[in-house]
Amino acid sequence: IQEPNKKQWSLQDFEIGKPLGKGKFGRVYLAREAKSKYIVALKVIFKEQIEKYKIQHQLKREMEIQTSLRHPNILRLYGWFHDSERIFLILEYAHGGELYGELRKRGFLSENKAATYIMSLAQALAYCHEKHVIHRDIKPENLLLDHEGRLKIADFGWSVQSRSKRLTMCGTLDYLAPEMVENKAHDYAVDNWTLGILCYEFLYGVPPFEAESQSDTFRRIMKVDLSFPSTPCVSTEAKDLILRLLVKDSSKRLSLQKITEHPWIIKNADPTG
Ligand SMILES: O=C(O)Cn1ncc2ncnc(NCCc3cnc(NC(=O)Nc4cccc(Cl)c4)s3)c21
Repeated sequence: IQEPNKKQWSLQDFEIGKPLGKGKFGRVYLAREAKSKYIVALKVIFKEQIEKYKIQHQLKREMEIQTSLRHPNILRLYGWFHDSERIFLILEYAHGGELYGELRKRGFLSENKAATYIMSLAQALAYCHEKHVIHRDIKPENLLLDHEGRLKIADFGWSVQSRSKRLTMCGTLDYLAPEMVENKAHDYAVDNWTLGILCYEFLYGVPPFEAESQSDTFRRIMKVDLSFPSTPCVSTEAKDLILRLLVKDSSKRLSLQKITEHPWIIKNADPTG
């Protein structure tokens, strides 16, 4: 059933622009709503792909979760519609594209940018956790930038809406916390671990446990085999924050609140995010 004021969108309501990228299960296009001229990103997902991989429930959950989330650092999902063979997600357009692109282009980020992104992520994740949502797939590809360079977490395709311990595996290995790699029940603290991984990757240009093979990465994560290269030169405070997040015992990781109060964040992050 449709809520009374819910507009039923269709492809005819949009003028399709350039392709923005091809994500999983489909492509994303720049689009404009014909009447309001409002610019959006339109993600096209093929139904036969969703059926083939049996992820209808995941997509449904994403839509439920995303429509209830409102935060400056979370990419909006305005709505969706479908035709005979495709599902369309009407998304906020992130003009700056993937943060990944900026990281690859520059090699590594300044402490000011890294701290600003980590602060924005901590605030967005604290908001998600208040709503009992664990994203579980925070990685540079899922982080977008708006026209002001503000970070937007996207793609809640892997998120879960519950306090219950989750056992399903998801995401690439580099960003998985030990308890996820061990396929043990995990909770909110997985996102805190991932912030430590991202903070390291923003400052050094590579994730901390990168290795030739998946099994080597697995081993390095389980051992928390962490070392800091001598270049680029990174402040002691930044290393302190990383060391307080990449802790195997999930209960001992720095809380999201404490991250926003860490000296390195206070000193280096732009307050406007
Ligand atoms: O297009 C790019 O590569 C980058 N780009 N550049 C600018 C830009 N502005 C907005 N969005 C972009 N990309 C889409 C980001 C997403 C948000 N939410 C998603 N959700 C999803 O894919 N869910 C989903 C799909 C298939 C199956 C299942 Cl289970 C879940 S994808 C943008």
